Amino acid sequence: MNVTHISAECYPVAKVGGLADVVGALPKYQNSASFSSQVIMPFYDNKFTKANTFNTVYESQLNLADTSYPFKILTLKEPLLDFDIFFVDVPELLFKEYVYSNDDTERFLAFQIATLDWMLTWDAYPDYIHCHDHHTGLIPFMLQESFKYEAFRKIPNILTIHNAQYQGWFSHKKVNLIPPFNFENVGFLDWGGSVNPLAAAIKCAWRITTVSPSYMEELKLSANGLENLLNHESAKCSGILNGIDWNVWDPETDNYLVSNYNTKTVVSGKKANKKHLCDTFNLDVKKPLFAFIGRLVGEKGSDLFPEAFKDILEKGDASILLLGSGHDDTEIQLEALKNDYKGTYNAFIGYDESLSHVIYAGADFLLMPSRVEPCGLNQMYALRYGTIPIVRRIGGLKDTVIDISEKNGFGICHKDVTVSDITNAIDRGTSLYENNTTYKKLSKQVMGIDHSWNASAKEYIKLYKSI
Ligand SMILES: Nc1ncnc2c1ncn2[C@@H]1O[C@H](COP(=O)(O)OP(=O)(O)O[C@H]2O[C@H](CO)[C@@H](O)[C@H](O)[C@H]2O)[C@@H](O)[C@H]1O
Repeated sequence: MNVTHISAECYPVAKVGGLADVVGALPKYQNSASFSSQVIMPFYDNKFTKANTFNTVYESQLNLADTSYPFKILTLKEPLLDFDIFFVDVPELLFKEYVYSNDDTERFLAFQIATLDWMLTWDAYPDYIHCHDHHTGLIPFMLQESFKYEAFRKIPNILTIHNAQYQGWFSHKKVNLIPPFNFENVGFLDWGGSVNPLAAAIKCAWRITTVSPSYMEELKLSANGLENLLNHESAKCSGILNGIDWNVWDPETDNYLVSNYNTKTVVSGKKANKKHLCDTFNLDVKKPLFAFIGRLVGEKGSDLFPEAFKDILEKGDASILLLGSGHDDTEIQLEALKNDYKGTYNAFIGYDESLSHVIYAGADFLLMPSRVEPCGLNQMYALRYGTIPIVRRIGGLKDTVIDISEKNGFGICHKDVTVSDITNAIDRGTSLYENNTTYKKLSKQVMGIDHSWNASAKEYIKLYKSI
């Protein structure tokens, strides 16, 4: 049996956030569970494509309404990954330095059409098609309604929602970009007066999954306008918790770290990495180090950081380090704090994959005060590196972190997203850190929690087979 994953991101080829991590790991684990899994993604003009060479496996033209675009399907000359990966190269639309921009309707429609056009030429079609997020959300609709793709009608397809905030809306004026379909069924595309690719997928896909069970339940109450639809379609919806790639995220082999460590050497290993991190960012190594890694957007609660950090830093008993980029306002405020709290606060505004690894290893605590968190991978990376997560009880965070006050607890949880919730949680972290023996014991304990994809990859296979 085999599955074809279709996605805008895949690590290590192109990563904006957690979607890439999932699509870069799940196929690997599915392959090792005796299932054959491959990925189709766009060909971007980025570091990965510059560093590698590719073979052309197919060439043709696709149509967006009356405009024709040449495209190629490429594959890696030297197989680098633990799964087959194919790239859709539409030079005019997709081959850019960025993944997302403001002409995504045309870009991702071209990606989806080229993918399906190419698949029509295969000798054997996939057993399952697995789409990820709204960028591939029109595929379930096209499989069901477009005349051209009638041959695919019986292939079970699944859409995983990694983040329902983004839905890919566009005007009905552009509906003719979609290959001809039975216009009586145009309603499948619509939600609230626009074409909504995520809504279309929720209506047409054979199964819908979210990246944690709690997020599925939360979406039925609040899903940026799609809650009624999700309630209506709930019979085919379920939540499967993400995993992490234990080979990429392994403190024992991680090349980015100055000192590798395992559960036996966690105390000395973390100490060496913390020292390196504190030296690099001019932070007081004796104080507990609280870190944040992620997009600086409302969903992550990062707009509250400037005020919360000031409150904490004024007390002088903790250090804070932040890695992220996003809203201009937040970036400016977080950058400005650097001048006021030299020696206990620093921030790297930008994206840096290697630094993220060093922070997971060197920090004592990882902050995730998310307003919305479909799953969250950072808390699982933190656990793997012996770093205690401080999370808001929401979505996947609720499903993966137990508060230290509860049975078998190992993390710090807070109920709401307010400045005082964040500062109280950090204060609890500071107290925990002062109790050196308990902190060290927890740090060792959390490294043993298995959040690898082993279990969840099998759950997806079980779901495919149940269709
Ligand atoms: N500035 C920076 N520099 C370096 N690395 C950075 C970075 N900012 C973020 N990252 C990395 O990007 C990934 C973020 O993953 P998350 O799952 O936490 O969030 P995201 O919101 O992108 O994903 C969405 O999809 C995933 C996958 O399903 C869900 O887990 C999540 O809840 C949902 O919001 C991590 O690997 C993190 O280390």
